[in-house]
Amino acid sequence: MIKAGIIGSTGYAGAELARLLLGHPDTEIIWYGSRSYVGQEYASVYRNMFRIVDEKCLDDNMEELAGQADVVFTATPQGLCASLVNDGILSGTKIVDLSADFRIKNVETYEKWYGIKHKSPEYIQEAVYGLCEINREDVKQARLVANPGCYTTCSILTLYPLVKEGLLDVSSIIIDAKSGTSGAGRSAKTANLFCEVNESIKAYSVAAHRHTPEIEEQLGYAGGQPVLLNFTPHLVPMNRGILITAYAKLLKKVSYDEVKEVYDQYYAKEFFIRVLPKEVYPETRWVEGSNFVDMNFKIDERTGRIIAIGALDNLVKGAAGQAVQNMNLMFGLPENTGLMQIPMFP
Ligand SMILES: NC(=O)C1=CN([C@@H]2O[C@H](COP(=O)(O)OP(=O)(O)OC[C@H]3O[C@@H](n4cnc5c(N)ncnc54)[C@H](OP(=O)(O)O)[C@@H]3O)[C@@H](O)[C@H]2O)C=CC1
Ligand SMILES: CC(=O)N[C@@H](CCC(=O)OP(=O)(O)O)C(=O)O
Repeated sequence: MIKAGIIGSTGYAGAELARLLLGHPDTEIIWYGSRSYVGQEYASVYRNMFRIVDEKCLDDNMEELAGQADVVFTATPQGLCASLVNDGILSGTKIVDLSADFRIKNVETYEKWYGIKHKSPEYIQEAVYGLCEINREDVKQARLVANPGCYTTCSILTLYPLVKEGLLDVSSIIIDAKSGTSGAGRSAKTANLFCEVNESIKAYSVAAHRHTPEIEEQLGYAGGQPVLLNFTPHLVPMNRGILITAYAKLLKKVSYDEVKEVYDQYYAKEFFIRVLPKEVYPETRWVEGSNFVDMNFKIDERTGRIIAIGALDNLVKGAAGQAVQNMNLMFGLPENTGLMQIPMFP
């Protein structure tokens, strides 16, 4: 059995990790980490765990945890994992960090967009960007994985084949994204109260969202040239789900069949990526609770643009599911172990 510890188990991403790991045949959770609920029963924080989890929350003592766990998930705010990691810890355990601390390779870019000083830049190069479908072989060897987040996973995977095959003018990409409110985490914020969110949709962090440089960096690697794009997130009144609609100029005239072949070349064998039938477009409800990413595209002959659309569950493929997928790769397990949840509906 893989012994797993979760630092930040009382947040939304941590709670989803607990749910997935409890159903995983090869894992045992040995540490429900918390900052505010130390000593309290985990099931008193999340009542869905009543008679499923008997353990109490423990503190975020990474040193002690690293001596006991085979893998530690850090589902904590930006900056925390970077402040905890060191050689001793990494020689004792593997880390999957759900925050952004090790996702961006350029430390100045991280510090500028996140507004915090990076506490352990020496591990940035070593960290593997855990987008499993793209970096699978590197993840298998990693001891520190930077688990990509919800908007970025959806945006990068949806556009990756098009950028990789040089089909797009990469200076023309616009990504319009929507997220359910669980994407903002569990801690109390006025902007996330029911009356502030319900019956309304709003754009936020316009031309300033911290996921912009991450998407640009990863698509830049795919295309072999710098990518500069617009990314506009919107908050929508639903619990879970990310939907991205991306627009870009095509560099040459291509048909539906040609583009579909490109997507198939990359994703036909990917268990978690579902390229939908022609003219069927992703909906968040068809991926909810699962680790699937649904996507599709349409060529707009009139404007010479392609419109690519992707959807995933922000807490599963956008966070905890992808973290478990990474863990499976790091421990030599089949990638979909414990991740066979069928999307729930309604
Ligand atoms: N929500 C989402 O859809 C996604 C989240 N992520 C990432 O996952 C991470 C967690 O996000 P999310 O679950 O939404 O956030 P939440 O606000 O819901 O949870 C944060 C968690 O971190 C713990 N925590 C907060 N501050 C500290 C601290 N100083 N020391 C130790 N633990 C602390 C909290 O503990 P306590 O409750 O005990 O105070 C809580 O368990 C973030 O980095 C986020 O970017 C990534 C992809 C998607
Ligand atoms: C709706 C909402 O507020 N979403 C969060 C992003 C989700 C998240 O936690 O970010 P990471 O993917 O970087 O981990 C935001 O926009 O900041």
